[in-house]
Amino acid sequence: MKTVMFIGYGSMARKVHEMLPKDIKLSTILASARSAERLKREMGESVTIITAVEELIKTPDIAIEMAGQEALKEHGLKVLQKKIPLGVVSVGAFTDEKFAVALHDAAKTQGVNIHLLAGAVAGIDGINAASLAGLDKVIYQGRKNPSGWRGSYADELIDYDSLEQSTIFFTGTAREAASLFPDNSNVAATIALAGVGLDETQVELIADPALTHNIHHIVAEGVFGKLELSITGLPLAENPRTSSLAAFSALRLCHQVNQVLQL
Ligand SMILES: NC(=O)C1=CN([C@@H]2O[C@H](COP(=O)(O)OP(=O)(O)OC[C@H]3O[C@@H](n4cnc5c(N)ncnc54)[C@H](OP(=O)(O)O)[C@@H]3O)[C@@H](O)[C@H]2O)C=CC1
Ligand SMILES: O=C([O-])CC(=O)C(=O)O
Repeated sequence: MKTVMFIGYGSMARKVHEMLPKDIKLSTILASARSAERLKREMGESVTIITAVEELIKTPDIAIEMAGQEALKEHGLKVLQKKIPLGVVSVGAFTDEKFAVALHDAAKTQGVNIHLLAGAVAGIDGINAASLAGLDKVIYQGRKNPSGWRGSYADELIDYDSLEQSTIFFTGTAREAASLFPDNSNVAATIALAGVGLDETQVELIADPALTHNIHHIVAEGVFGKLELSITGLPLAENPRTSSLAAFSALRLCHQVNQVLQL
């Protein structure tokens, strides 16, 4: 039986756990210190709860970060140094160049891969293939109900009480978006890393009170032609910021651990 360690056990990780394939076991949760005791009571003997990589006794086959950019910075390097392949959803942490280089170098030295998950969007494969021939521009638009932006830097940019129609509250680069909105715009960084980079990818963030879904719209143009893709993603019931597809992309990595045929 192959084993997985989750870094973080919030809305996304709980959904992935619920849907894990039968041949993969959640062996360990690397939790925050504030949640560790509660999770120990909830999980009993079935899952080991730790708060630092150094506490690991049995090495899992893979680790998947679903805990946020700061948590990835706290634990990512140590996971790789234990030769554990690492799946990442908080891709916006790669806006920190020093961290990105350190993570990359640790993975290379240890001979393990970092899997940057597509998360809430699709088309990352096509954008990445197209970038090899040359991309002229990539634009990402993230559109959510105000509840999907609340609690973020958007609170300083949006007057939620008077918001009656779709409003663009941020225009900038993917680097700016993914670092200013660390819990809401990781996909901007993922699209950027696949395509024209963090400083060339244009981003627009929009709050729309009429929306019940998170809409991700990507336009990419280059030597290959043009890609235009829109996803109307249902947010997780427990967290309106997070699209359910993001959880399913982590679930996909769990399936891939035992798959010979890699799509
Ligand atoms: N690429 C993509 O498409 C997407 C990426 N994301 C990323 O995924 C992250 C998780 O999303 P979601 O599950 O919805 O968020 P939640 O807030 O529901 O869950 C986050 C979990 O991580 C835990 N955590 C926080 N800090 C640490 C730490 N230092 N070490 C270990 N665990 C920690 C939290 O614990 P506690 O409750 O104790 O704080 C909580 O259990 C987001 O923060 C975002 O960065 C999200 C959506 C889409
Ligand atoms: O789940 C989403 O809609 C996107 C998201 O929060 C992120 O990229 O961090």
